[in-house]
Amino acid sequence: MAESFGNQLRSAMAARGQLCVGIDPHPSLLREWGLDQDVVSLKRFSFTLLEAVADLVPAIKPQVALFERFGSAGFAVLEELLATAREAGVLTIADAKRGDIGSTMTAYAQAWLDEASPLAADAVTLSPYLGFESLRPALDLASEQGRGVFVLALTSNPEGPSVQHVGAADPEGSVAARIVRSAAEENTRAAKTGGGWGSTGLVIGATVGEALRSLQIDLGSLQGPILAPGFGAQGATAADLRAVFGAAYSQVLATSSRGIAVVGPESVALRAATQQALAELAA
Ligand SMILES: O=C(O)c1cc(=O)[nH]c(=O)n1[C@@H]1O[C@H](COP(=O)(O)O)[C@@H](O)[C@H]1O
Repeated sequence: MAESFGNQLRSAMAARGQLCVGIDPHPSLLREWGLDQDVVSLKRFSFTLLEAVADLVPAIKPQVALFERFGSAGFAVLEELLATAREAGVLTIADAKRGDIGSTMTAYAQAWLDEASPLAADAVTLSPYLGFESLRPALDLASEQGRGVFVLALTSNPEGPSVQHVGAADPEGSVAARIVRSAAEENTRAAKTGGGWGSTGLVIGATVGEALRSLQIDLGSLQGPILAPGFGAQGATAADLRAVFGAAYSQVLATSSRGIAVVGPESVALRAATQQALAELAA
């Protein structure tokens, strides 16, 4: 049986470090790279970034919306990018933030996690705000296929707490604490058969400050990866990540999109920015 996604990522992080490079072809970045606002430029941007960092980092994370805005032609670029990344030996996290009622969730799971799909990635980001169990089709398909998921728990945006902190005084804990617990239970089940890291990761922003402590969220039993956006362009530093995650820091995969891409389009500069971020996260 294929190695689980959790353990593939754990080995890749041990070998290469704790940075995921986000591939987010924003209109402003295309402009800064001297590119047009078209599909040829979308492809040039995405492949330049992939080729510059593929041998340096454990994972890349294309932001699906920024391909989707070009319709089917944008999706075709994303399909080719995912296939090329796979050939290059770097793990792929499709940042699609999917979440729907179970029957529809099955189709989203097939799109992003099924070997037969042209959009299959190694992992996909999911939103649990229709209820954690609504994600079941994706959790099960991921585990069957040696793939993974990252479930939004505490997001990096300022509006997140209005939903995720609700219930802090409740005996069952806040909304975010319940999501963390559900992910940990998923990984505990997986550990009984596989050992090591489970493939149900969490998304917890590098910008959440004291939230883990104030919401009494314990990451000790997660046994899985934590994707931490907010490093770089959103203002969080490597020191902030260490302060936010404490003992769980070794499970953290920081992700940076604009913070790396902004130095492009020259490969030398993209590689230098990536190596510097890796060094800061390892220091
Ligand atoms: O799931 C995500 O990746 C995500 C969750 C979150 O809480 N905050 C967040 O910024 N993200 C994504 O992470 C990336 C951050 O981009 P930069 O701020 O440019 O590094 C974007 O693609 C966001 O959609």
